[in-house]
Amino acid sequence: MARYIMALDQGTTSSRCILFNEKGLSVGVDQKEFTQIYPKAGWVEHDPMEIWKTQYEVAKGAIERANITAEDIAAIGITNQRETTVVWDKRTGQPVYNAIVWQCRRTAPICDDLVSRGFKEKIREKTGLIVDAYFSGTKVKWILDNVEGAREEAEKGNLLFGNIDTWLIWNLTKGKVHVTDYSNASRTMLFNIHDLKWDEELLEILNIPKAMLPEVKPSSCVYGYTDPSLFGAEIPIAGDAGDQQAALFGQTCYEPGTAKNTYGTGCFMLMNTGEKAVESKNGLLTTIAWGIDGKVEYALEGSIFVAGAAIQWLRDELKIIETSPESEKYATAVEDTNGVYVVPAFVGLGAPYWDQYARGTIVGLTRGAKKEHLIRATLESLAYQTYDVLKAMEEDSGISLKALKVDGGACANNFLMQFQSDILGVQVDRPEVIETTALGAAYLAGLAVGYWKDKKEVSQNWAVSRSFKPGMDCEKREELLRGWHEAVKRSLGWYKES
Ligand SMILES: Nc1ncnc2c1ncn2[C@@H]1O[C@H](COP(=O)(O)OP(=O)(O)O)[C@@H](O)[C@H]1O
Ligand SMILES: O=P(O)(O)OC[C@H](O)CO
Repeated sequence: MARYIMALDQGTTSSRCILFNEKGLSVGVDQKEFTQIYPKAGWVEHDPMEIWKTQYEVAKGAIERANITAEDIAAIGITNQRETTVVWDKRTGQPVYNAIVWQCRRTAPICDDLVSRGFKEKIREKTGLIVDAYFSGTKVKWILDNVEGAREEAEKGNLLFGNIDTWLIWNLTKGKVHVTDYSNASRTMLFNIHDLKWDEELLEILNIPKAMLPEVKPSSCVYGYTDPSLFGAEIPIAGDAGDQQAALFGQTCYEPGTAKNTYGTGCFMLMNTGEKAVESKNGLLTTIAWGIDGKVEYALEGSIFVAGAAIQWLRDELKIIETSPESEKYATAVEDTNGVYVVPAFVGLGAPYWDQYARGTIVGLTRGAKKEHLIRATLESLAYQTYDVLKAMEEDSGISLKALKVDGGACANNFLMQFQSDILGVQVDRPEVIETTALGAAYLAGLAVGYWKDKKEVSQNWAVSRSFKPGMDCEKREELLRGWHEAVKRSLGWYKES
């Protein structure tokens, strides 16, 4: 009897594989960072072949580290950076262009055009999304319009589109399966989240041939089997969800009103709204959480584009820290930021501002500003951005959170978590397993093949490791937030104005 579930977690900066046992604990893990390609200011690309290669290598690496064989794996769950767009030739399996990453701003003018043609409300109603370069639809259009011969081949039916989940499943099955799940489809700006179909009208508006699109299925079902040449056995691929929805699932937020916040490259807060697609009045997205047990459930989402990526910026571009965890040591070496605010709007601002033209801004510098202040201000910016999103969510849902479940790489930072709790005035709960994205994908796969019985059984695996309680007085909090909102104002529209 197979004993483990494999989760393939294809994130924005690294490909990861984790093998889980029935308690939801990791028994083997492997991870590889891959190349970030920045061809122009505001453009971000990945090499789809490198993504596949690193993902395959870490899958083999995790099997080796856990000292098991493919026969010991009951199923594979896939979870992925969402929206990132790959178009490939189905005859050769070769991408026609690099993957255009969710953070890429190149299609902002296409979005402006959609808004000026009056499609904003229609798109919002059908897809739950705000017109923004973030989503896949305009990225597919850009590839068809700009890569020589691509539109012609797409019209002949030779090209396929997929987000990273679809691309991985295609490669894992050696070109046999072209599929996605409801949660990923809901991020394309091409999918009607109410009637659960690719939307003919939106496809026409963006001039995208329907034949390119994958079949859309629930998030927990058998999509196909790995080609035996890859791992030496056919393993069922049985779970698929966008990484933020997978984290919501891994945090066992199954009841309407429960929420989580993931601190990875970006930061994403999702609240389960059950079978109801709640429309936001405060700049949040309405998205599909997952399809499981014969129904689809929805979530409200606050998407913050740059979170952990700002810490990587301190490390890789400014070179003022050597590792991301080191940021904590510098942040706690000073009492405050000395009046410095960092707004990491490197790729514009997402929720709740939705400004494609905002850019990174540092304000409040004085002669006494030290690198420690800058590092602390960068970490604090993650918490402030989360504050803005939580307020929007509370207004939209009418629910005041008692505690916020957190996960993702940067939630390991104790300074950040304490500051987060202080700024929100809400308890922050960090679970024992912070790899909840991978865990959620594993749960979805395991449930599909009967490895776990039901959601109730997996819920028992969730346990808190540390709670952070708010300790800041209200006046101080208000003062800090006032400064933050002034700083945000100064970042808005910068790219257009300059
Ligand atoms: N201790 C830490 N303090 C602050 N940021 C951290 C810490 N550890 C990791 N990070 C940040 O978290 C991110 C990695 O988290 P992860 O969940 O793996 O992201 P992703 O899935 O988006 O690749 C990186 O951007 C990194 O800078
Ligand atoms: O790579 P992550 O984990 O920051 O997630 C990226 C999101 O899916 C983008 O929508």
